[in-house]
Amino acid sequence: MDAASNAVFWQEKWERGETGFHEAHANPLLTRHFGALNLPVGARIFVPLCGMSQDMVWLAGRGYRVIGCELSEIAVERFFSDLGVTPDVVQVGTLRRFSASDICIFTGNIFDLTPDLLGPVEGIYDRAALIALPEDLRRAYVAHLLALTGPVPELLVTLTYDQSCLKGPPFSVDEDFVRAAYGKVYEIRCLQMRDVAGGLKGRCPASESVWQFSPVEVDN
Ligand SMILES: C[S@@+](CC[C@H](N)C(=O)[O-])C[C@H]1O[C@@H](n2cnc3c(N)ncnc32)[C@H](O)[C@@H]1O
Repeated sequence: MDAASNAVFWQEKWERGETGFHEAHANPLLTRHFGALNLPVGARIFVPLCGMSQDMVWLAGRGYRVIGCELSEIAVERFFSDLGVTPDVVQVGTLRRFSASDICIFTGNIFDLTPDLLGPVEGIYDRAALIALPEDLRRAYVAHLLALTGPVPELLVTLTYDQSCLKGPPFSVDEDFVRAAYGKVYEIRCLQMRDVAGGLKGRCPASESVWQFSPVEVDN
């Protein structure tokens, strides 16, 4: 699947309301492990491919400034409407920036987001972003993410299962991929692995892993 087909795929998912990945409450792996990143209150946290995730509300509630990026305007409008706030909306290049309180979401394709638009961030939280993308786009996403933020502390949630059992998304992303994609710039630690109760979509056994990325110290 190329970038254009991926964008159409996700836009149609939101139009049809096929959002089974959305969770009503903050993800327990986030709430249990985000503290491991040791980021100070007020730090700017990037949440790529954020959907209308309640994880952003949880992060903002802990005093972080949240910057999301999401393709679907339906998702972003619903996110702010559920919060009961009216965001300021500004056109920035091909993207639109929705912001209210300590949450700002760029609406549009993440590949159109630039380091200047995003600004400096001190941390990344990726749940169901890396695993939302097919392998070729996933590699491009990792390169783009690193170009956007540089190596900053990250919490990543992945899913592993037998890819022949289901077509995806979500795609299976294993430890080898994570280490090959990020291992040059990060020390990588698996904080927790757990079985997905009832299997993925009730059809095949799957496990979820939470990874802590710490920037590799560079000696001068
Ligand atoms: C599986 S959902 C996960 C959403 C959110 N992280 C969560 O935990 O609920 C993946 C999201 O990525 C968005 N997406 C896919 N490709 C994108 C792209 N190229 N740029 C921005 N968002 C994208 C989709 O619209 C969808 O909302």
